[in-house]
Amino acid sequence: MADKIQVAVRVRPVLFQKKDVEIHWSWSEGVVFQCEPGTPKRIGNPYLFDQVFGTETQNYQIFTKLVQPLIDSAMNGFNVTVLAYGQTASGKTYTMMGSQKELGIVQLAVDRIFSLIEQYPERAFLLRCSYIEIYNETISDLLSSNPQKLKVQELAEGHVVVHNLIETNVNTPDAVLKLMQQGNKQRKVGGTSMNERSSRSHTIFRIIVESLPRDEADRSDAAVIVSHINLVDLAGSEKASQTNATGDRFREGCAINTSLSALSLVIKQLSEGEGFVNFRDSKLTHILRASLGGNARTAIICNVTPTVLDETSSTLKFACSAKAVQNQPQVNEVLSDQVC
Ligand SMILES: Nc1ncnc2c1ncn2[C@@H]1O[C@H](COP(=O)(O)OP(=O)(O)OP(=O)(O)O)[C@@H](O)[C@H]1O
Repeated sequence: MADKIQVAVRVRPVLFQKKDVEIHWSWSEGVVFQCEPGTPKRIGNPYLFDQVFGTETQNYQIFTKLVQPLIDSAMNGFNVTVLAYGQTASGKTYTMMGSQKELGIVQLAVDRIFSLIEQYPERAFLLRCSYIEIYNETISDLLSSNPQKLKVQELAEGHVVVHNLIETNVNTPDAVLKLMQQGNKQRKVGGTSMNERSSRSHTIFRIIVESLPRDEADRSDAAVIVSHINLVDLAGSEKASQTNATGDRFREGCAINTSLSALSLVIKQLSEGEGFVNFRDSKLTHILRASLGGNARTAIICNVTPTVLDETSSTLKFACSAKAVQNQPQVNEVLSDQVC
């Protein structure tokens, strides 16, 4: 089954209204366009998307419209990936992790998974979580108390594993959220002049859902459906001239920009139907290989800041390429004695 990557744009509110702040972008349903600063006059061609979420939008609205249908399909055996993309301080972590005021996509997804489990009493479920961090092109385990450098390997075309990653069984929403919070404490975060809590790494919070009919639970040949839900909070692209980064912050910024360029290249190659795709150019694209043009249903939330011209323009161009990428999701079913 071919399934296009779903792409949504989320426009972050202007946080501190300064007199000299210029708004460069305007938006309405499904459309974003550049405008003459301070006026509604359009410049250039509009960018069209599946969904455009304006500055008033709350996380639960994005969840309901874009993410919930994917989570529902994960319960039927489809792999799902939700990715937050955008320049530094555009609102990716706010979208995925939420704030004190509102829940983020991760928690909303977890709540939905557990409410769906209650709706299928005839099936037995097993849930496991892992939490991957990619920092300066090194993969580590945010659930480990002694994180080591982990290796990624492609076992078969498109089937990529991270070796020695901890997968923790969970059976309540609270248990999942505690794990996530435990991992978040270890995540590399640092202050820049664009964002006082800037994520310096990419993270993939993964929930693996396995289920089988309860009355077949003891059989070795029972059909088990298995799906991977990847909730990805990327680090944001940044210009050293804007973040004033030096030393470690500067080096992190370079690694972030390099891996995001690799992601853009992969998206471009997939959208143009190129035969060879450079998945192995970065750990991020290697790990996410199945989510990009492969066996997964994928949504990308492209976060933008309306007061920024160049980076918003490049995020929108990335988003346009991503819209053209076709995935090939399929139900993942294995026999119970083959579950690993
Ligand atoms: N929709 C929103 N409503 C209110 N505040 C927001 C919203 N989106 C982002 N913010 C605020 O903007 C600031 C930057 O957001 P956030 O840290 O999520 O950006 P980011 O894209 O994850 O940045 P980085 O790539 O540097 O980690 C934070 O103070 C956050 O609370």
